[in-house]
Amino acid sequence: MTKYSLAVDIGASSGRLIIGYLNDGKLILEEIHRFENQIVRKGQHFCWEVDKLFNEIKTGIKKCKEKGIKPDSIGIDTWAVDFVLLDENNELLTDAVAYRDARTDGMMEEVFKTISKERLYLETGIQFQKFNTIYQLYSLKQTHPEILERAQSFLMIPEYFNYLLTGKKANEYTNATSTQLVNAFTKKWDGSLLDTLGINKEMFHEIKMPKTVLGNLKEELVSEFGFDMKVVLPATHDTGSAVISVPEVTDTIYISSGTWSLIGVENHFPICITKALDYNFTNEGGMDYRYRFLKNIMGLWMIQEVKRNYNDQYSFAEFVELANEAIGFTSTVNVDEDRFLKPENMIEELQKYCAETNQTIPSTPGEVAKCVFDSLAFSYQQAIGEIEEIYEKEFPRINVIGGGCQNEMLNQLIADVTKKEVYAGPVEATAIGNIVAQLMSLGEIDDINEARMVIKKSFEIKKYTHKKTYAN
Ligand SMILES: Nc1ncnc2c1ncn2[C@@H]1O[C@H](COP(=O)(O)OP(=O)(O)OP(=O)(O)O)[C@@H](O)[C@H]1O
Ligand SMILES: C[C@H](O)[C@H](O)[C@@H](O)C(=O)CO
Ligand SMILES: [Mg+2]
Repeated sequence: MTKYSLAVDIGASSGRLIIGYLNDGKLILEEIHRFENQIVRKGQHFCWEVDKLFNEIKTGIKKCKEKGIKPDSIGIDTWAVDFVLLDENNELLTDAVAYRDARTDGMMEEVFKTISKERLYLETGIQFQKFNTIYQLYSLKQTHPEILERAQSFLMIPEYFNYLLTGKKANEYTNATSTQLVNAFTKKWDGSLLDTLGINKEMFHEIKMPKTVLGNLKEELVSEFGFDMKVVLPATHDTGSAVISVPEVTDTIYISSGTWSLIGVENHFPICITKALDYNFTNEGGMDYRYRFLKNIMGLWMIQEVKRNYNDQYSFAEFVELANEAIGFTSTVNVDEDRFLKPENMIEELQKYCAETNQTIPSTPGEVAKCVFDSLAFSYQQAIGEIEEIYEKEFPRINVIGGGCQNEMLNQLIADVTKKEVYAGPVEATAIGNIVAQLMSLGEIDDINEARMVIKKSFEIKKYTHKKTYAN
């Protein structure tokens, strides 16, 4: 009897519900529902519209029924670090504030007054991003201690949606590690760190692993949807699910390319050495206690903002065409500067940077797009050099996964600047990783190795090799 699993994959720019099932040894996907996602201003903060997102999830589940599909399981993954707090009545204590909000400005430095950067890295192995959950909670402690005192439950975004579906509360390992509050060696919430920071450790729940069956739908939802299904924990951190979909991880550097570019290697041990700290790499948790040794690079957020600045006049595919027509334009920026995290206007910020660095200022949509793509490619090249320095070995292969792997120009740029083989695909890597975790939980797939063999057989992977030499 064929088992159907429904992946809910919500990224920072878009969400999708995709059904997956095995047929003749291949994984078949059927997209059920897709919707836009964005942060919105609510009062003083930038927030996620979690009510709207949950309604989109319910809309997608109902579309399954309309198509005659009753999934056996559902699994939810989203972006990392963000969370909600529930009170004693399981009511939201605050809005779901987004990681790009300014509330964490300066908070990292405040935390370092209590615990050194070096000790924090040694204990957690997590990269220093100003918006990590640890700094969001520390900000709350400074500005609204009463909220933290009332909080009975800490749930990250996927876990909150799981709670709305099942009434059950649990924290999931891959996403919990992104908070910088999980000990890299015990793989549990770091109680002594939480005590040191004066954060109430009672609100955190038991950390459960990917493939765990959390429970079934609440009765009122079974009535609403007309069917029940198991709610399974995939790797609920979207990049944790995406990395599962890398068909060949040996000697491969992956780039999970979407709003962010997450560039790294799969490990079975954490690397918390000084060089990894200095280069700001992270050891986020993976399925079966693997580690995702990676670095956040600003990513296609930059072209998403450029697209918005041009009032969505051009599609992403059209920006690639326009950039190809600006082939002579060579100005680049350091994409990882905080100025690009949430500028008022990305185009103007790029132009200001080029003016400040005495480079030709991009003026046409093609020049702006080429500046973004070239800058990302050079940033990837630098991160790859850092990885090879830490590993003291060369990696022959790069695998770009996620929506960004559809950017053929960027794929070729990566091959050109790194002189390595670049493989592009699968596009819906996150949803695929989510689905195979569910199918493992349902007994349809044995383990991650079998999953990767199925994925390799099921999806087109394009190859790019070095064609043109670029000087940076
Ligand atoms: N046809 C296309 N040509 C070129 N680039 C594309 C195309 N379609 C999508 N993209 C790129 O993929 C990006 C979106 O990737 P993806 O859908 O993986 O992101 P997401 O899941 O919404 O966000 P997150 O990274 O937070 O998960 C877009 O920002 C765009 O740059
Ligand atoms: C905010 C996080 O850095 C972000 O979610 C990143 O971890 C990611 O996975 C983006 O898809
Ligand atoms: Mg995504």
